[in-house]
Amino acid sequence: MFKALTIAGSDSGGGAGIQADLKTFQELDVYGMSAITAVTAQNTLGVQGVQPISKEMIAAQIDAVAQDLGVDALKTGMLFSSDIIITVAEKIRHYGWNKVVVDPVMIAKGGAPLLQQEAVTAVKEKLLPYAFIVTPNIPEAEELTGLRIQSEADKIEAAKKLISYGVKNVIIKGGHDENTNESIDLLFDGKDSYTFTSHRINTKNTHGTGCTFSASITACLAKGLSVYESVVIAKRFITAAIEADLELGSGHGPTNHWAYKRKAGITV
Ligand SMILES: Nc1ncnc2c1ncn2[C@@H]1O[C@H](COP(=O)(O)OP(=O)(O)O)[C@@H](O)[C@H]1O
Ligand SMILES: Cc1ncc(COP(=O)(O)O)c(N)n1
Repeated sequence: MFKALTIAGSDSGGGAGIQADLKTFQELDVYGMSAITAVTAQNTLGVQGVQPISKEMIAAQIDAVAQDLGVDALKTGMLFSSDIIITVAEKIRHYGWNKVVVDPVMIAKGGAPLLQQEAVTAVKEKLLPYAFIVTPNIPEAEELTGLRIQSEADKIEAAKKLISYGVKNVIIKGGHDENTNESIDLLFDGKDSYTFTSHRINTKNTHGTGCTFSASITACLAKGLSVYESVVIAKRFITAAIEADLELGSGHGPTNHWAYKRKAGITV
């Protein structure tokens, strides 16, 4: 039995955040647990409200899981404020967890801020030193490094800068690069870089792609796969989920978390 923890925000619409993470863990046969950092009132049209959870309650959720159930790997998603980031980083240090996936969630697809601007420094200085892998999209990588990313060489430069903050591995996701008909994710392990390419799927239903991708990596790390192997599976998982996207709601719909398993011919 492999166990994964997500420390992230709740998306009432079920496509992103904690809900996407738990669905993904389940589909990859990993037992999922959660520590909720903020509750959002959210649907495919946007974010209608955000209520952060107190840092004491976040710490209590993490302790509850750590002291009884155990954690093989964890991911962080929406962390909202510097206070929450510092609380989570302190717990990661305290429990000595090292399979830590940091998805530096900043802005929802509809444009709503999920991280306060003044908290970007805390991500860099307090959280990234504990990250085994960080999974920014292009705008997040630009914000964290101050670099412009327009080419593969730029992605490598940005990844090197992120490594200098103490991260072990970086994957810069290509979902936002709409100048190509491919979606290219670049993994850098501090020495070598690898690209993972899929055709660009023409859909507006990409709500929660980043959460789902980083949750897949977390589930695979929990099972003992290498970072490279984990990204291979995560890319297959997210591509299948976007290809079989769900026409739900009238805005940016969710991806299909059961598509990967169905594609593999596994039906219940
Ligand atoms: N239209 C698309 N077609 C194929 N893959 C996509 C598409 N949009 C995003 N992806 C993939 O989904 C994952 C998440 O990427 P991205 O959308 O950049 O992250 P985020 O949700 O954090 O903005 C990456 O593996 C990326 O390549
Ligand atoms: C609670 C929560 N967490 C994260 C996201 C980002 O979603 P995406 O994966 O599409 O960037 C979101 N919209 N809501």
